[in-house]
Formats: sequence, C-alpha cells, structure tokens
Amino acid sequence: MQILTAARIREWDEYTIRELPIQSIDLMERASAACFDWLMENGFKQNAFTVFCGKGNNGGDGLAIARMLSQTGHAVTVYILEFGAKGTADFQTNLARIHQTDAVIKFISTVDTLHPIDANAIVIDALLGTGLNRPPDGLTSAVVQHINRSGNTVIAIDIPSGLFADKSSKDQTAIEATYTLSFQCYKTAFLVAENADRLGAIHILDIGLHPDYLSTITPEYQFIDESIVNAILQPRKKFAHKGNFGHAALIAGSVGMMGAALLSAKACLRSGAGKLTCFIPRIGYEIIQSRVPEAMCRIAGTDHIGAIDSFEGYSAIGAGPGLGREDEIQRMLQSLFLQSNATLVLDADALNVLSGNKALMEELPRRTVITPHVKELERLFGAVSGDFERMEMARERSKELGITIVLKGAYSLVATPGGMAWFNSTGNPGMATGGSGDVLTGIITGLAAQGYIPEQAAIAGVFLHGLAGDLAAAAISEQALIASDITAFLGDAFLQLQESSTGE
Ligand SMILES: NC(=O)C1=CN([C@@H]2O[C@H](COP(=O)(O)OP(=O)(O)OC[C@H]3O[C@@H](n4cnc5c(N)ncnc54)[C@H](O)[C@@H]3O)[C@@H](O)[C@H]2O)[C@H](O)CC1
Ligand SMILES: [K+]
Repeated sequence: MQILTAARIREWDEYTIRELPIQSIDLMERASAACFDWLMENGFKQNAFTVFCGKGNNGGDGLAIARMLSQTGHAVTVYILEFGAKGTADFQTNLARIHQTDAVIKFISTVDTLHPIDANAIVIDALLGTGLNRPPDGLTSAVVQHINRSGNTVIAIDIPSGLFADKSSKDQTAIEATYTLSFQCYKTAFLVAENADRLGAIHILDIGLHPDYLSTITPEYQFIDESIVNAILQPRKKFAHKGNFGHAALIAGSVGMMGAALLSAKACLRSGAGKLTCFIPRIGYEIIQSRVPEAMCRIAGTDHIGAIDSFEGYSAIGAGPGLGREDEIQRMLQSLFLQSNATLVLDADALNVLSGNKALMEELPRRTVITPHVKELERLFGAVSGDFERMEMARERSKELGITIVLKGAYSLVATPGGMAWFNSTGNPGMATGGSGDVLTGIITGLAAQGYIPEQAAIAGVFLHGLAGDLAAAAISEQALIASDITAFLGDAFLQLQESSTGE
C-alpha cells in the first residue's frame, strides 16, 4: 500500500486521465460509485443522508454520491457551502445532474443559513479534500464546527475536511469523522497521532487509478507489509549450522532491571540468532543463566555494567535495555563505538546516555540502528512542534548521520540513510506496555546478527514485533498482553509470514 502526498495524488489522477484514458468526470463518477457501494455494503442501506459539499472536486464527489443515494430511494438533503468561487467544471456538471433527482438542495452563504441537521441522518462530509490550501476559517470553519457539534455519524469523503493530507493540521478546525472513505492510497495525515480523533475508521477504496504510475515514482513514505518483509527474510538452508546465523551480543541490565535484559535476550534468540552472549552485571548472572539457558553470559560490573574488555567476535550488538546511566556506561559505549565493527542496536538508556553527550553522538558508527520513542528522539535531537516535524527530523538525522532510526509509535517509522521512510503496518495498543521496547531491541539485534543489513533488520524487526503483538492480542486480548507474550508469539509471526509467501 502506498502513502502519497497531495501533489503525488494529483499527478496520479492526471496520469490516469491521460494514459487510461478516462475523462475526469468519469473518474469522479467511479470514485463516487465506490463510496456509494461502500455505504450500501456496510449497513447504511436504510438511512437518510445530509451531504455537505464544497465547490471543488471533493464537493463534486459529494454531489455524485448524493445523486446515487437519491436515485436509490434515500432521503437526501444537500448543503452547498458558498466559497464565492463558481466551482470546478466537474462540480458544476454534477450540480446539473443532481437537479434531475429528488434531492433537496440548499446553499449556505452565511452562518444564519445554517440549519439544524436531521438527528437521524448520516452526514457525508464533502466540503474539502486534498485541495485544502489553508486552514478553514470564517464560514467554512463554522460549518465544520456545526457538523462536529451535531453528534451525527459523519462519513468523510477522501479526507476529513480541514485536514492537510501531508502536513500538520494541529490546532485547526477539522471534521471529526466516524469513518473516512479515502481514495486509492493512504495519506501521511492518516498515520500521525495528532489526527487520531478526526479520522475515525479508515477505509481505502480502489477507484482504478492507473497502476503504472507507481513505477514512475519513488514515494517519500511506504508501508511495511508482508511482501516487503518476505523479500528481506531468507529461508534457512538444509545444511545450515548455528555458525551461519551469527553471534549476537546484548549489553543490558542493572540491579532491579534484569527483566529488561531477559526480555531482550529471549526475543533475540527467538528471532533466529545462531548464538547469543549477554553482557550483564554480576547481580544478574544467575537470573540469565537459569532463565535463558541458551545464552552465554559475560560478567561486566557488579550492580550495573562496567568496562567491557573486548567486543570481538559478534556480528551484532544490542545495548541499552535496563542499563542505567552511570558514567561507566558512557565510557563503555565510547569503547563500543571505537572497537566494534558489528551492527549496533541502541535503545533506552544507551540513548539517554547519548543525549547527555553530544560528542559521543559524533562517534556513532554508521552501521547503527537506534530505536527511540517520541521523547527519546527529542532528547537526542531537540524539541519539535508536532508529529510531522518529528518525522522529518528522523529522516534528516538518519541521512546526516548515516544511521537507521526507528521512531517508535502507533505506526513506527523506520528512517533509512538513503532518505526513505517506512511506516509499520502491524501492532496494536496492547503493546504499549513495559518491556515491549526491550523485546524490539532483541528482535532487531537477532536479525542483524544473521547478516541482515541494519535497515533490513529494522524493517523486518518492527513488522515481526507488531505482527507477534497482533497475534498475541488476538489470543489473549490487548488488555492482558505483556511484553513476554510478544516473544511467545514470534514463532507464529514467522509462520504467518512464511504462509503468506508460499500462498498457503
Ligand atoms: N484522487 C483522485 O484521483 C480523485 C480525487 N477526486 C476528489 O478531488 C478532491 C480534490 O479536489 P480539488 O478540486 O483539487 O480540491 P478540494 O475539493 O479539496 O478543494 C476545493 C477548493 O477549495 C479551496 N480551498 C482550499 N482550502 C480552503 C479553505 N480552507 N477554505 C475555503 N476554501 C478552500 C481551494 O481553492 C480549492 O479550489 C479529492 O480530495 C477527491 O475528493 C476526484 O473526484 C476523483 C479522482
Ligand atoms: K472531505
């Protein structure tokens, strides 16, 4: 599934009209028919509708949907918001067409012409689409607030009116939709937490835009899905031995935080690493040896990690879970950066130590994956005003430092040094629980140990982590899910991926 900007969508629209070929009014008819069909197939067959239209093509869609509803016996009232302009050609064609039906048509030209909305009607929001070029104000803003206050079910066409498709709409008036029926592809606006209350349930409808367009562009954002992960993961060969799957190391744990080390270690092994060595303080020795017998242990420090004399022999090293922030940790990280040529995966306290020492940041090797959550990212690179700026910051820093950045969130974002940014499509709110990040560190380290390059390990890692979490939630509920369940379902996640690749 693609994630495109408003400008790209316009280009795709034009490409389709030129190459298919199809007239733009017929493309609008297709888009509207897809919405009408969705309404009929999803429980709105018996309803009355109130349709709010602007005078651009989004409004044109609204008029065409209203016509289809009226022609199939639904009571339909259409409100057209007067912007002053006369409306796009396709809007006007659909205005002429709807006059042939029984739909009641009214114009809103001042706030005095705003009438109460029929309490039983389903509201269709076709005021503004991807053509939004400024925050709604004046009468437009009043109409949006009028709809939001109504308490009716609101179905937004293409995008809730007032939201920009690909930049921040924070603090501006926008429709709070119950459903968003959007055309052909995701918009970045659908993936950020700041819009969560406005989008409702999102359904992407196929309106038959020309598929060849996609091979002519490199999209700025992409979804990580099964096919992308299956293209990364290699099947195991018949005569493989543990030496083929690398030697991972984890530097984790301190007094009271050995659980973080345990969670990472188990997840690392379940991700397929051939061997695992855990660097832990003496306090955690028995815990790790008895709870993860598959792992080897090296003691460094007493209550927390101290100096480590050699980092040699590991293909990937994960550091951070439960480490603490003592000065020795900073020195240990410095020698890790200098001495090791393994892929590094840094999380939690390793990132906190980095944030407090910008000089150390300069020494960060390029083959590094960092996995900050929102706050950790800001501590590392500075404060931002919102989700979009934060995503841009992750992309910029990834390019600048040559590292892979996994920005954790509802849709985790993987920013790679080549400038690409990948949104993860798996995961659920049940995973917002202590230790879930430690499991992710273990998974990415385990994959990197097997020879996957840092960005592949990060992309496959976030997907597997989310998929295992989804399978765990399906089995035991989001509420009851704890971090070790994610690891427990990793095997099922691998199996599901394999089945999808062989088409079983
Ligand atoms: N994706 C596709 O291929 C298809 C999309 N369709 C629909 O077309 C809209 C985009 O239409 P467009 O005419 O470009 O823009 P809008 O309708 O979103 O906006 C209309 C108009 O409004 C003005 N405007 C912008 N911001 C404001 C504001 N804050 N207040 C008042 N007026 C504003 C601006 O000048 C625009 O001209 C897309 O979303 C789909 O719904 C096609 O129907 C099918 C193919
Ligand atoms: K809309």
